[in-house]
Amino acid sequence: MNSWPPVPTEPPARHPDAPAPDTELPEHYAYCFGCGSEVEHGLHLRATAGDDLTVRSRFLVTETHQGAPGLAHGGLLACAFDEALGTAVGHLLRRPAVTGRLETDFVRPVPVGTVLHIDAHIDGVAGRKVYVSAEGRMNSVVGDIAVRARALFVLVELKHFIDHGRREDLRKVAEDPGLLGRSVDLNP
Ligand SMILES: CCCCC/C=C\C/C=C\C/C=C\C/C=C\CCCC(=O)SCCNC(=O)CCNC(=O)[C@H](O)C(C)(C)COP(=O)(O)OP(=O)(O)OC[C@H]1O[C@@H](n2cnc3c(N)ncnc32)[C@H](O)[C@@H]1OP(=O)(O)O
Repeated sequence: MNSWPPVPTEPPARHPDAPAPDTELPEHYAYCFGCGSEVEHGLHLRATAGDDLTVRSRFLVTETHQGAPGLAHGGLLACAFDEALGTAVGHLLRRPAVTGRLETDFVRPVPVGTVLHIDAHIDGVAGRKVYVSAEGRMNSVVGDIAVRARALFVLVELKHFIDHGRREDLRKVAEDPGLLGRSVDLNP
């Protein structure tokens, strides 16, 4: 494995208004495939703030998440890690960010019916670049590791979403701001 983070970084600082450890975190967008309650066959990932720079997430692998008979699709598992890692950045740093790079190591097959417990950790910050990593364990926080992931998130302005988002979806959010979780400083 290459060294991680791959560039010199500063120690990240947990935002003073970050949710306290053990706080259950809200979905960040009702139509998010990773966490949104409005997506019938989404991952419905739930997350809890951990100590310091960590967030604990979990999701149930269902039959709509299969790649091979009875086994989770690797791309969906990568999606769960994207969500879990992004949740750590969004809630602990309270800044909007997008995934620039995501790498995954699939260590064990994950059967349908498994609850995957994903522990994410913010490892370092270099300017707008935030390096995060996570491991996913099967059926318990001390279960066998099934997947490991590392990612680079890039901090962006809210303008990023306004410039690139589809108009009709942005309009829906403007009409019903409750579709977005209150996890980021809108005017940092
Ligand atoms: C209506 C408002 C809505 C607001 C919602 C707000 C917040 C949400 C709330 C809470 C969050 C909670 C939970 C979130 C949970 C899940 C999140 C899922 C996240 C995603 O699923 S998100 C979708 C997939 N994601 C994309 O859709 C990104 C597409 N992409 C781009 O939009 C640009 O590509 C961008 C912005 C990444 C960079 O563009 P840019 O022009 O701003 O900056 P630039 O290119 O200079 O990169 C800056 C430095 O990052 C380095 N860098 C960049 N990319 C790299 C790579 N791949 N490998 C290595 N290094 C890389 C450069 O090398 C440079 O490094 P250096 O500074 O050292 O030169």
